[in-house]
Amino acid sequence: MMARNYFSKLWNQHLISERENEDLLYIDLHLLHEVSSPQAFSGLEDKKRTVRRPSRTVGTIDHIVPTNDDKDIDEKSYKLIKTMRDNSIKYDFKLLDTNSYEHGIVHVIALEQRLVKPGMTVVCGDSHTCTLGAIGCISWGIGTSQVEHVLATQTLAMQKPKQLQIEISGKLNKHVTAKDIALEILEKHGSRFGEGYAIEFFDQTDSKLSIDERATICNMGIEMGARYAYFKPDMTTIQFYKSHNMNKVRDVVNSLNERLINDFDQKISINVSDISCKVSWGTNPEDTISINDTIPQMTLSNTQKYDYMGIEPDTLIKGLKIDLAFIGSCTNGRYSDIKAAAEIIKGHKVNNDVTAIVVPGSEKVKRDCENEGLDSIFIEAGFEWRKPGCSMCVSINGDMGKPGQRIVSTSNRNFEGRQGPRVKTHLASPQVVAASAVKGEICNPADLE
Ligand SMILES: CC(C)[C@H](C(=O)O)[C@@H](O)C(=O)O
Ligand code: SF4
Repeated sequence: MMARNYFSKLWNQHLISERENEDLLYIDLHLLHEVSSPQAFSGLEDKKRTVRRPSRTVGTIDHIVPTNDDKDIDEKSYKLIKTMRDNSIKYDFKLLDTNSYEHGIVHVIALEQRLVKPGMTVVCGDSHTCTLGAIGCISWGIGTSQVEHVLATQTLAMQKPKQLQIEISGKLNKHVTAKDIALEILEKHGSRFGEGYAIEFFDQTDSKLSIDERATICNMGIEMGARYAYFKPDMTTIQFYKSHNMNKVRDVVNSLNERLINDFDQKISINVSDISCKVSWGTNPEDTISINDTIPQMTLSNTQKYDYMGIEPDTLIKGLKIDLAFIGSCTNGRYSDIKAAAEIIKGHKVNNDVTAIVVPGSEKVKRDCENEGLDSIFIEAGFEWRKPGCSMCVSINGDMGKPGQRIVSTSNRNFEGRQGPRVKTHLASPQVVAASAVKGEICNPADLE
């Protein structure tokens, strides 16, 4: 039978039974982190159940981990870490612990360790699980009670989402990145247009986006309102599995792409040749403008944002003084992101008034960067070179700004208080963050040349 589109085909392949409003799906891979899993395990214990498929369950510890050596872990954080360790022993699933070479932010390591493959269903108690759709699996974030359900049954009942395709075409200008594509989509269409949809990104760009770039875009699918985001797998995807059972992946990809009719409820297209570097100005990722533009007019309902962010309408965003620069997170903490930032930083110094930190997305990213000497470039410029983790993306581990400080950040959320109480966040690409760290103010990388 011809499937409506890629997503529907995968959904149908994992369908166990249909209920009135929901479909019961088989879950191929369940990823766990220390913050969203403890209650689920307690629930399991209360009900005297066990983990149904330990071999399809993998845990990590990323949100709470310190990223510098000298920081004491408080008791509450230590308890979360210990609970994860104890559970991995008790229920016999693999834990990519902090001392492991495979440790890192859950969404970064799942791609890097090739834990995810095209055609899989993947869940995790984390909203940015959509990141993994970069390689053509369907992956989505779930709540704690759903984590418990998947632990116990390896299945989940879900309502099938509607289908939206975003065609991405053209050729990116110098210094313009995948992050800018995601921010551009958010600026144009807002942060709710994806609600109730799975987003298929259709890569029609001239040189094809890399898996890292696709991951950055899928990562922000949830900021667009969509629980699911993915790229249909193609040659780029197959190549990503070179030396990871590539021939098998090729066969899977070929069969998944067979007999699709590409029918969607809605279609949008974006030509990336026209876009420039972007920066967010407000407290929602959709509050985004091009770096050379002025901050938009106030409306009756958004005056609070100007107040919180300490900004004036009709003034340039470029030139706003910053206190902190953060390069990291599951949006932009991969090797290619850090390398791109290093290229901007090389030969420059971080402004005296700025604290700048790089937090690699994983241990492997950190080592790969160090093997190439990228750490020295950052350290010589005045950046702090940290250990991997979520860090200042969500500030659960205590890495945060001081009240009133302004951060330019490669992460994905600029909500009030996200990077510390009263801290002002501007989302941008690694290149923009690097250039801004040097200038001490929001800066276009082109202006450093
Ligand atoms: C702590 C976790 C549950 C949360 C999420 O679901 O996304 C975090 O990763 C985030 O980015 O806000
Ligand atoms: S890096 Fe940020 S967005 Fe990603 S999982 Fe961690 S806290 Fe969530």
